[in-house]
Amino acid sequence: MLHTKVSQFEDIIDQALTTALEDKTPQLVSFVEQIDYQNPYVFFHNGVKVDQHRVFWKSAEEDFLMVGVGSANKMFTSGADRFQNLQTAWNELREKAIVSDGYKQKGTGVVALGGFSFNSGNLKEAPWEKFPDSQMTIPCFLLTNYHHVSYLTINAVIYPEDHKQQILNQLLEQEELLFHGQDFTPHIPERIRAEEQDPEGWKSSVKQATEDIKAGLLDKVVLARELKVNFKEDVHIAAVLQELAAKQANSYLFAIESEGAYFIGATPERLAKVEDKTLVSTCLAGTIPRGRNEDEDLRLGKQLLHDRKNRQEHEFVVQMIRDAVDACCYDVEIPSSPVLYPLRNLQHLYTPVRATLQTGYTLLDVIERLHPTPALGGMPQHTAIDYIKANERMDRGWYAGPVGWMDRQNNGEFAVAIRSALIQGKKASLFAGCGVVEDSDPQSEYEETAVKLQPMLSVLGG
Ligand SMILES: C=C(O[C@H]1C=CC=C(C(=O)O)[C@@H]1O)C(=O)O
Ligand SMILES: [Mg+2]
Repeated sequence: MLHTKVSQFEDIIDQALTTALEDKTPQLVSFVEQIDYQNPYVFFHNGVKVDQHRVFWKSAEEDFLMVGVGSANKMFTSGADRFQNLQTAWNELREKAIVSDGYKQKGTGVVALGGFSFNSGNLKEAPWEKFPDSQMTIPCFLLTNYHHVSYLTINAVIYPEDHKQQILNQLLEQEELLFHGQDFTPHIPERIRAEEQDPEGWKSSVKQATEDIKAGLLDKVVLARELKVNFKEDVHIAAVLQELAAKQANSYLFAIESEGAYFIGATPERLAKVEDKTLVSTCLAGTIPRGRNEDEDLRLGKQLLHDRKNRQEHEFVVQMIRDAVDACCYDVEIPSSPVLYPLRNLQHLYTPVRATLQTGYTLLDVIERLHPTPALGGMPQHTAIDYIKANERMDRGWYAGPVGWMDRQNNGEFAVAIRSALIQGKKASLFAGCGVVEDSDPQSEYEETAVKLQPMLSVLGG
C-alpha cells in the first residue's frame, strides 16, 4: 500500500472504531486502491499464505475477473428462504459499511462472492459434507481485474475493542505476503484412476425418465452423473484455474473454497446478471459436439439448429425464463429462435434474454425465481426437482446451483455451476448432466454427458 494510502486507510479505521464504540457492534470497512497489473493466478496461489479461504470468478464475456482471499465476513443462509434471508443480511451489511473508494469500478469494494447448493435444506451426503446450503464471502483481500487494470480492495471488520495500529500492521503484513513471490510452476496433477458411477444404471434411469415423460408425469428432466477421479498428488488449484482460462473461452470460471475443499468449474451458462436496472439472462440447452473441421462443424451446427429433440429441450427453458422474467421486469426482449453458442468441444442452442427490472426487485429475487431453470432442473419446475431427488442416485451438492457475486449497489452476476468438479486434496468428483425429453436416447445422452465432462477432465490429469 502506498504511504499516502496508509493514512487514508488509518482515517477510515478511526471512523470505524468510533462507530463501533458508539453502537457497540462490529463495523465493516472497505478500502479500494488501483494497483499495478497483477496476474490473478499468482495472486490466488500466493493467497494461501494468508488464508486457505479463496474464491475466484472470471466473466465469460468481458475482461473482468475477481480473486478473493480470506473473509471479512461470510454470510450463510439455508432452507427455503435462503435467497430472501441472504438479501436481508446483505442489505444490513452493505448499508452500514464505511467505504473509501475513489474509483467506483464494478466488482470492487464491498463485494460478496459465493453460491448456493442445487437443493436447499437437505442433509449433505458425501462428497458434499464440507459445503453449506449457501455461502457468500466478503473477502478480506479482493483483486479485481477490469479492462486490464487491477484494483485491490481491503475489507475488514473492526470491533469496539480493536487497536488501530494492530489492525494496520496485520493487514500490511498480509498484503506483503500476497504480493511477494511473482510466479509458480504450473502443475497439472497426474491422474491414477477415473471411475464412472454405474453407467448402465444411469442409462436405465434416462430410459425410465423418457417413459415417465411419455406417461405425462412431467415434460422434461435433467439427469446428471458423477465421475470420481484420484490423483497421485494434491491438486494445485491455481494451476487448474490457469489451464481452464487458457482452454475454455466463452465460459465463466469459478472456484469456491469451503473447509479445505474447492468447488471449481468452467460453465457457459449465465443465470442472471444485473447492471443498474438491466437484467440479462441466458437460455442455453440443446447440445452437439464441435466438428473436426470447418465443414463438419457447420454441418453439426445446422443439424443442432433443426433437431426436434434439442429444440424441444431448449424451448422449455425459453418458456420458463420468459414467464419468470415477465413477472418482475418490463421491456422483455427474447428472440424467437435460438442461435449457436460454440465452446471448445461442443456447441449449444442459445437464446439471450434482456429486460428492465421493475423497481423493488433485486438480482437475488430474480435468481430465486429462475433457479433451477429447465436447463438444470426440468419442467414443471417443482415436479422435476422432486423427480431428480427421487431418481438421480447422487447428491448434487453445489453442482448446477447458482454461483457468482454481487456488489454494494446490488449489481452482480450468477452463473449455474455445471461443467464443475469438487476437489479435495488428491480426489475429485466431476459432474455433468443432460436434458431428457420424450425423444431422448439413453446412449446419446450418455455420450453427451461424456463430452461435457471433458473440459474439467482435461485440466485434471489431461
Ligand atoms: C446440465 C448440463 O448442461 C445443461 C446446459 C446446456 C445444455 C444442456 C443439454 O443440452 O442437455 C443442459 O441442459 C451440464 O453440463 O451438466
Ligand atoms: Mg442435451
